[in-house]
Amino acid sequence: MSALANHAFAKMNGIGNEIVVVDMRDSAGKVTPDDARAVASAEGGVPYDQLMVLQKPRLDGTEAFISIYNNDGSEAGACGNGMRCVVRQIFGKSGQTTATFETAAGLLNAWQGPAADLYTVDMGAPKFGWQDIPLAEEFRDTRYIELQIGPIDKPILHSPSVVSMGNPHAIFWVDDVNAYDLERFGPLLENHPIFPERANITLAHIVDREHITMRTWERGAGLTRACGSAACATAVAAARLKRTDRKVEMTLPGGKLGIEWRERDDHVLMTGTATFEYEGNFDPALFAPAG
Ligand SMILES: N[C@@H](CCC[C@H](N)C(=O)O)C(=O)O
Repeated sequence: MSALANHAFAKMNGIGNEIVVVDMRDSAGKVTPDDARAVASAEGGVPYDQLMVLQKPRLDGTEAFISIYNNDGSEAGACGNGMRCVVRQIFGKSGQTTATFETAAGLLNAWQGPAADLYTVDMGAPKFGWQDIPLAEEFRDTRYIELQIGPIDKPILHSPSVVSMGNPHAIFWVDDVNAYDLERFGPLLENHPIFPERANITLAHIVDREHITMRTWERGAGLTRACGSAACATAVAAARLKRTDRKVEMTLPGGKLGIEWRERDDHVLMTGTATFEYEGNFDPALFAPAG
C-alpha cells in the first residue's frame, strides 16, 4: 500500500502553479514515482504540476528534506512556487517567519516577505557551465546556444540562453510570448538531445530594464500558469545579457513575481504569494494496482 494512502494533503497554488503539499515528517514511508503519478492522474486524484513531500530533516537547523515530484513522476531539484506554498503552510502552523529547508539541490532559506501575504525564497546561485545545466556537448558561452526549431533558414525559435537554478532551463527571447504554440514546441524542446536531463522551456519578452513577461513549458509537467525557478532563470539570463537590471518584476500567466539577483553573494531571491485552496486525505483507491 502506498505511503500516501489516507495521508493528509493541502492543495495550494503559487500564482497558478498547481501544487500539492504533503507533510510526511512523522512517517517512515517513501513516495514512489508511481504514487506521484497516481495522485496527479488517477480518477478522483488531485491534479497538480508539482507534489512537494516534506520528509524528516536530515540536517540540524533545517525544517525538512523536501522531495519534489513533477506530475509525470520524475523528481526535480527545485520548485520556487512549491517552496512558497510549503513556507506558507509551515509559517501558518508554527508562527515562525524564517526557515531553512533541504532539497536535492541543497539548502534553501525562506522568510516572510515585505507584506503579510508575501514569501521570499532564496533560490541559491545560478550555474552557467554547460556541464552544470547539463548540456550534451560543450558550449563555452551559455548566454546564447546554438539550438533552433523550424526551417533551417527561417527558424521559429532559436538561440536560447541556458541556466541551471538547481534544475535545467532554456529561455527563448521573443517579442510576444503568446504568439507561439508552446504546447506543440514545448515537448520537442524539453526532450531535445542537447538536454540529457530534459529542460524547462520558457518564452520571454523583455519589456524594459525592470519588467519581463514569460510563459513556461515545464519539464515533467507541461504547460503551466507559473514556474518560479524559470522566472529566476529568466531574470538572471536577461541581466547576464545586460538587457535588464538585477531586480525585476516578472509577469507570468498566473501573476507576478519579484526577482532579485543579489550582487553580494550571487543568490537569486524570489518573492510572491502562495494560495491555500483546500485540504483532504488521499483515497487509498487511488493507489490500487490496475486490473
Ligand atoms: N514549478 C516549479 C519548477 C518545477 C520543476 C520543474 N518542472 C523541473 O522538472 O525542473 C517552480 O516553480 O520552480
